[in-house]
Amino acid sequence: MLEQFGWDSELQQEWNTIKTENGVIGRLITQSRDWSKVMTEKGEWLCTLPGSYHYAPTFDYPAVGDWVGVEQLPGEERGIIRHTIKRSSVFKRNTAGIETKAQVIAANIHFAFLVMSCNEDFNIRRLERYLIAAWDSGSKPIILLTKSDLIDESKRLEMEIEIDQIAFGVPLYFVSNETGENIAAVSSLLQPNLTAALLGSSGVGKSTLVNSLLNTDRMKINTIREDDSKGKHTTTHRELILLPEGGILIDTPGMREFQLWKQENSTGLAESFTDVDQLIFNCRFNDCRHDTEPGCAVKGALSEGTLTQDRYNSYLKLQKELAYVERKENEKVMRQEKDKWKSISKASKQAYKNR
Ligand SMILES: Nc1nc2c(ncn2[C@@H]2O[C@H](COP(=O)(O)OP(=O)(O)OP(=O)(O)O)[C@@H](O)[C@H]2O)c(=O)[nH]1
Ligand SMILES: [Zn+2]
Repeated sequence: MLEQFGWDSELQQEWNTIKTENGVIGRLITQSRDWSKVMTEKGEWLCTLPGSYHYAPTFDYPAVGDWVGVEQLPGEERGIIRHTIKRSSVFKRNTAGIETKAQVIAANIHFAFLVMSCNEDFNIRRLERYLIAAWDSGSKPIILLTKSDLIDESKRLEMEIEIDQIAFGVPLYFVSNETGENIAAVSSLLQPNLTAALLGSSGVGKSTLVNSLLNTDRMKINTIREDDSKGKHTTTHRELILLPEGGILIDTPGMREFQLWKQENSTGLAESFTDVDQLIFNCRFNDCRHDTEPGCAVKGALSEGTLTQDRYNSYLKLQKELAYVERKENEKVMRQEKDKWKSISKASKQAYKNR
């Protein structure tokens, strides 16, 4: 049954190496603050993290799309999550706040559907941002421009050209839930066992698109009323949805702000800005700061107009943002190292005293 949710022999092999006697595997389909819904081989279970997790995490904090190892509570259709299986891809962002912190939006996805609406939400600079995160996630980006019924032919052409200049070779679909434009085309991308996540701002039409793809009223099928851990009734929707044709779709909550997270060995910036990257490569000096150096290809392209100042500014801004996250992460690691040594030295001093 889990094959429907994308389970395969590779995952099985991975699971075999960590599986415990009463461990059950499943895919995380809905998450709230206190619990997760996991589709296991024995059915859909409500799961929680071990109490010790919050001060001593031993595995990746599970997110929607993750494959998790669950320990069944004796005699109950509930469990404790004990493992997260290594992810094949992961789409992250930086939670906007004082502290830099990665938030996993979706795990184990093949396609990152970058959803933007054709009207007021359309913002090329934001799209650049999403593209970096998509390339870094290890999934394939696909741009969906929703509410295409709201724009005319000339506006459409204009947008197409604009996107073509920043998203080289990334497939682009104008879609409409009103006219049904390209719903079938998007649906046909979602072959059985492939997972896609809908990523974008609030209100761009993600949930309506899910309905169109399901070709039915999703709320009827997928809304589940249930008791949460405090016995209160809450209505939640499934975030990971099986489509009638066999594809798997993750609907993510609309993101108000989208700040980048820097993955290890991140190549997202270079992949999203191959134009700038190529220019930098062509500068005469390896350490060119693209300022006053002779033979600077970036400056050259800017003055010729083959690289727009907006695009270059955006590159610099995103580069700075990524560098900031990296610096904060390094500081955090250093602080943790220091704390570790502090507690070791304290413990050894104590041991010496107690001799
Ligand atoms: N004109 C037009 N309106 C649409 C289309 N698709 C969705 N809408 C409208 O856009 C609004 C937002 O749609 P939702 O599907 O709730 O948007 P969402 O992206 O899921 O929003 P969040 O749940 O906040 O992330 C609703 O009023 C929809 O009726 C479309 O193709 N054309
Ligand atoms: Zn240069």
